[in-house]
Amino acid sequence: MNTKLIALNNGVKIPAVGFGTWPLIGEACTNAVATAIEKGYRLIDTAARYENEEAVGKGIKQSKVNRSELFITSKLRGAAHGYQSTLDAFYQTLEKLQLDYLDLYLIHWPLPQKNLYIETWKAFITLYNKGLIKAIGVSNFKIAHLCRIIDETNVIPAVNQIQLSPCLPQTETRQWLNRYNITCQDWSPLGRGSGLLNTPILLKLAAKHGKTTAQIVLRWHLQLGNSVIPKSSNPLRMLENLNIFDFSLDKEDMLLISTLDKHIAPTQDPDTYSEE
Ligand SMILES: NC(=O)C1=CN([C@@H]2O[C@H](COP(=O)(O)OP(=O)(O)OC[C@H]3O[C@@H](n4cnc5c(N)ncnc54)[C@H](OP(=O)(O)O)[C@@H]3O)[C@@H](O)[C@H]2O)C=CC1
Ligand SMILES: O=C1CO[C@H](CO)[C@@H](O)[C@@H]1O
Repeated sequence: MNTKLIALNNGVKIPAVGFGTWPLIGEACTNAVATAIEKGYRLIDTAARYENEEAVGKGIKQSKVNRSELFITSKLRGAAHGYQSTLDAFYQTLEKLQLDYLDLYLIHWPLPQKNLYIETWKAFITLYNKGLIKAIGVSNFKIAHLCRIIDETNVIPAVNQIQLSPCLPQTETRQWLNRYNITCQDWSPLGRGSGLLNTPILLKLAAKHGKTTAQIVLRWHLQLGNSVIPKSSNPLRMLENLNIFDFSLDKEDMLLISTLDKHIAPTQDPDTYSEE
């Protein structure tokens, strides 16, 4: 069902739809991850900051699916920015997840006030060159932050994971990422349970395609060329969110959805947000 893969700029393939694990913790997280893999998810998104890497690791083991078939992403927390501290944090992440490599490792937030994201990125490059990470990327990076790491290290991130939904389509950033062949991966793709899914335009499109509004929204993300990581604790909704490969939105549908743009800024401003 979840057949689509997107080629990253280093050739590594990432599933277009993945499973988000925030704010799941403990046994509920382990069970959700095992269930998601059983339902067909192959990409699991976690982060050191979520305090659930151990639980995610247990869910992966519980699933019995081969490691080579899975795509595991984690993220470096703010408190670990810096060259050596990044290396240390990465090995802790591997240990917690009970893995010997990651498919994707992201700098969770740029934290420009710390001014350490270049050093941090250099540590990412070291780990990548050692073969411990298949692809390296960033999250919540603005164009200016991306320009700096590219100028100073000459290494282009494979992914930028950012808040993106029809209300917040991030058009300028998205177009810039496309130019650099950086895959845009969308967090809170469903608007995190906000009123988005009850919007009349989406209800109309859902009726037209015989799909749910969540499926319409996720399909919109895919047709932008992006990867998505919806979270659900509900096995039926897990399946629903994967079941988006048997229909497509036409030009008019896409145009209608573009009218949902609220011209708002992301919930947290990456220039000032300081999540440790
Ligand atoms: N890099 C970053 O800084 C960030 C990354 N993330 C990542 O992105 C993932 C997804 O983002 P998140 O903020 O959770 O937001 P989502 O847009 O994925 O929304 C999740 C919410 O939507 C509900 N939901 C899921 N599927 C459906 C459906 N088909 N119909 C109706 N409701 C649905 C869920 O409820 P229920 O569980 O009951 O189904 C939950 O309340 C996170 O889990 C995390 O991995 C998130 C925030 C920041
Ligand atoms: O990944 C994350 C999960 O959601 C949190 C609340 O929006 C974010 O702050 C965090 O970056």
